[in-house]
Amino acid sequence: MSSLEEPLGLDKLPSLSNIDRLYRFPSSACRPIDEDMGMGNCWIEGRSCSSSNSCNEDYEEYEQEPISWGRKTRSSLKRTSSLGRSSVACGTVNGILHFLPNYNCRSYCNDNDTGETKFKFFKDIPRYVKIVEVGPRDGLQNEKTIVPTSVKVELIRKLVSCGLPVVEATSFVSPKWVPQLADAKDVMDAVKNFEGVRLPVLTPNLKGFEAAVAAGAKEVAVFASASESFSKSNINCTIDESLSRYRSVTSAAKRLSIPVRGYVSCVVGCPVEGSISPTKVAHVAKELHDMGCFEISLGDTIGVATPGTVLPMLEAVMAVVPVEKLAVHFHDTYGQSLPNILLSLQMGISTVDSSVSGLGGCPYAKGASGNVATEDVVYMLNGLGVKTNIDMGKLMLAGEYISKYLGRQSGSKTAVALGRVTADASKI
Ligand SMILES: CC(C)(COP(=O)([O-])OP(=O)([O-])OC[C@H]1O[C@@H](n2cnc3c(N)ncnc32)[C@H](O)[C@@H]1OP(=O)([O-])[O-])[C@@H](O)C(=O)NCCC(=O)NCCSC(=O)C[C@@](C)(O)CC(=O)[O-]
Repeated sequence: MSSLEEPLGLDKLPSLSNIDRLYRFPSSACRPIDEDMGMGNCWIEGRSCSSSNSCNEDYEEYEQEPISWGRKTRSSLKRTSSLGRSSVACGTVNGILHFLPNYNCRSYCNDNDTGETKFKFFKDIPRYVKIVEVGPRDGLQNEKTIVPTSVKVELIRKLVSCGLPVVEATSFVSPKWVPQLADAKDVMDAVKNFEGVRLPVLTPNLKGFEAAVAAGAKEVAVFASASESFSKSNINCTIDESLSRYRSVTSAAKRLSIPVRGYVSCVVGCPVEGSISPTKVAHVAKELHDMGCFEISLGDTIGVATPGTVLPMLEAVMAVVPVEKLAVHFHDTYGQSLPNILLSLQMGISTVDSSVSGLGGCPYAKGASGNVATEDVVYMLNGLGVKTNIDMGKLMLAGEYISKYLGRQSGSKTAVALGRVTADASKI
């Protein structure tokens, strides 16, 4: 029986003192301190989280008494210094508070509780991760039935309200190639004055760039590929031709002080060519960086990457582009996105693309599933004590909104699980 299926006994809940309704927040990474440790005697201590899902810098130190790695072993932790509560509110879902235990972001794993082992696994993980939400663009571009402009605009509004710093709004591409985004101008018109958020749009050439700027876009993205075949099928030109087009775009953007993001697709595999060499990825990433792209997003377009293939690819790219300029963009075809993201964080990357409810797929990459779900990424980052400043409750509402509209269940495991928790809790 999973922790979600267990009855919500009050003995399992954190202090009820001044809270009307709350739910236990199941997590394999974050467990109440007197529960069984699903990860053996390894646990993660995170910064305490505020109600907006952000985390403060109050650390709690725990000392571990010797215990074995057995799943059923009851952990025996002594708090050595307490700066906070035993449980902390971590955002709302459907207006109801959810709680996470007050762990620290440091990894305290294994046998000896020394400084050396403390930071063994998570020491290089950034304290803050910028999430680039690509749902309204990458997420919707593959939908067969045209989504009304008003729904797209409302989705963007809801995503902005979550605290997402960047929401990719639409694409100024040929409507013959991607009919779903033919309303790019109208979407941009409606969202261009949203405050406190960056709303980049995709531009495949100068024509798209000019149309985007005329519609009020203040940031754009160009998209190249590390695979010749994919470049041909996606943008109808070779890699070199695309880079030359993008030089025109970046020059024009420079004159208008418009930041340009660069994508590299097929960084591990291509639907036609199979595996792609890290050298090719590094070459395209460097070209985009050299022409002035402020950030390079590395896209596993068909979702075939595993940590084993992400590692050499990132090593090759990091040798030619500074790591702080890199982002990762995983599709979840084989369910490998979260381990791939975790590895990328461990390698120093602090920008992650994702799509609410796991929407998405590229029209020119048949069989590829949606992007990793934003809810799942935020859940993992919360568990690691990494700041995102994203309100999980509002994010859930945005996901629910678009999933309901599309008439399908969310592609986010977190959203489904939290939805079930809410339903179960109504029985208390
Ligand atoms: C690049 C083109 C335009 C070349 O398309 P083309 O047919 O080779 O271009 P063309 O120059 O011959 O123009 C054909 C027609 O399109 C028009 N046109 C030309 N440019 C534009 C424009 N910007 N906006 C609107 N219309 C445009 C142009 O005016 C002309 O119109 P016509 O005279 O026939 O009436 C086309 O192939 C295209 O739009 N491709 C976009 C495909 C796309 O959006 N794919 C999904 C992107 S997702 C992705 O790449 C991966 C990513 C980023 O998500 C990361 C990852 O997961 O890896």
